[in-house]
Amino acid sequence: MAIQRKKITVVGAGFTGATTAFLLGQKELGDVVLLDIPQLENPTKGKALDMLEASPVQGFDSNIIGTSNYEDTKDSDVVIITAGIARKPGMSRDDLVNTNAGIVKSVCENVKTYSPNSYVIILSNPVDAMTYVAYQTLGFPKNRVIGQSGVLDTARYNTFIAQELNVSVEDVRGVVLGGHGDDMVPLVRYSSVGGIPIEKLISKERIDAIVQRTRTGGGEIVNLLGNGSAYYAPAASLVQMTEAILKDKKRILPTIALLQGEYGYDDLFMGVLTILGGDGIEKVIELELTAEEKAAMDKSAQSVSNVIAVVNG
Ligand SMILES: NC(=O)C1=CN([C@@H]2O[C@H](COP(=O)(O)OP(=O)(O)OC[C@H]3O[C@@H](n4cnc5c(N)ncnc54)[C@H](O)[C@@H]3O)[C@@H](O)[C@H]2O)C=CC1
Ligand SMILES: O=C([O-])CC(=O)C(=O)O
Repeated sequence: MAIQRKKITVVGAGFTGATTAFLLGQKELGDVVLLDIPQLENPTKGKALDMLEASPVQGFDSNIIGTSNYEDTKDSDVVIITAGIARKPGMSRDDLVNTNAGIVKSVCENVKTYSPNSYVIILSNPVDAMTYVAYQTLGFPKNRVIGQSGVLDTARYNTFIAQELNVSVEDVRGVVLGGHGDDMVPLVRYSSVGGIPIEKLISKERIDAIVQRTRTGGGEIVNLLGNGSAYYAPAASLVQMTEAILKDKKRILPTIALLQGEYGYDDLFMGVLTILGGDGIEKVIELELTAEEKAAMDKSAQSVSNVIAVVNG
């Protein structure tokens, strides 16, 4: 039988979804189906066609189509969910919970019907709780329901560390765990540059400032944009996760995973280090934490639980 290209569906053709679709195409990770609501079918088709018409110039052979019909997404290998509303200045991610829970639920009902064997990556905010909603609705095993927060939060942290030291971002290895909110947990003790712990290179005062800027990194962009939230770095993060799965890379990446006893949490979705490969979340890596680090994780876990409680109404 001929080898077939992989199929990737991106639900939500707004800022993050469209940017993700274009990056996926450029990387030739598979053929891309970009889906939005029926009222936006023509603009969605237009965006996809515009991307496809860049392919001869950029030299990629992925097909990219736009649609509002889930038939076109049938048997996707990976489904990325970016559908939902984004926050504006003055709002927290948690303010989106009621609207986006309904949207993510309806999207997942379709994903379950049309791509029952897919690996599903959720971006919609508040993303820890939306990953829980997706898991409940899909009924898929936990390794196939994956939330995106940590790759982005770590990318921000690594950017600020590289800027501070004036070194290549490629040599920075930060670790950020916890929920995707302002009490996320950058783990300074596990963060290094070229193998050197950052605590040996940067003063405590400057590290504290970098940690704080990382925690509010999403809000910094929201305030600058004025009418929406970040999309280039979030899209790049989704693409890295998709690549880890489709190429079975077994990357060690922070993802939102279902915790069942790890770090002492039961049935909670939150950001932790995982091995991401051909079978989705293949393993949750449990780091040894100091009492102070664990207290920070507990605080973040409590915030996530509070939002999940709203979903459970
Ligand atoms: N987890 C993370 O790290 C990040 C999460 N986000 C979140 O991702 C979501 C999307 O952000 P943007 O793309 O900037 O927003 P956007 O407003 O540009 O795009 C969202 C799209 O979803 C579509 N949509 C709404 N309901 C739908 C449905 N039932 N089926 C299909 N499509 C539907 C809308 O029509 C719109 O085109 C937001 O909730 C945002 O907060 C954004 C960046 C990072
Ligand atoms: O800040 C937001 O609302 C979008 C997001 O999650 C991020 O950029 O980290």
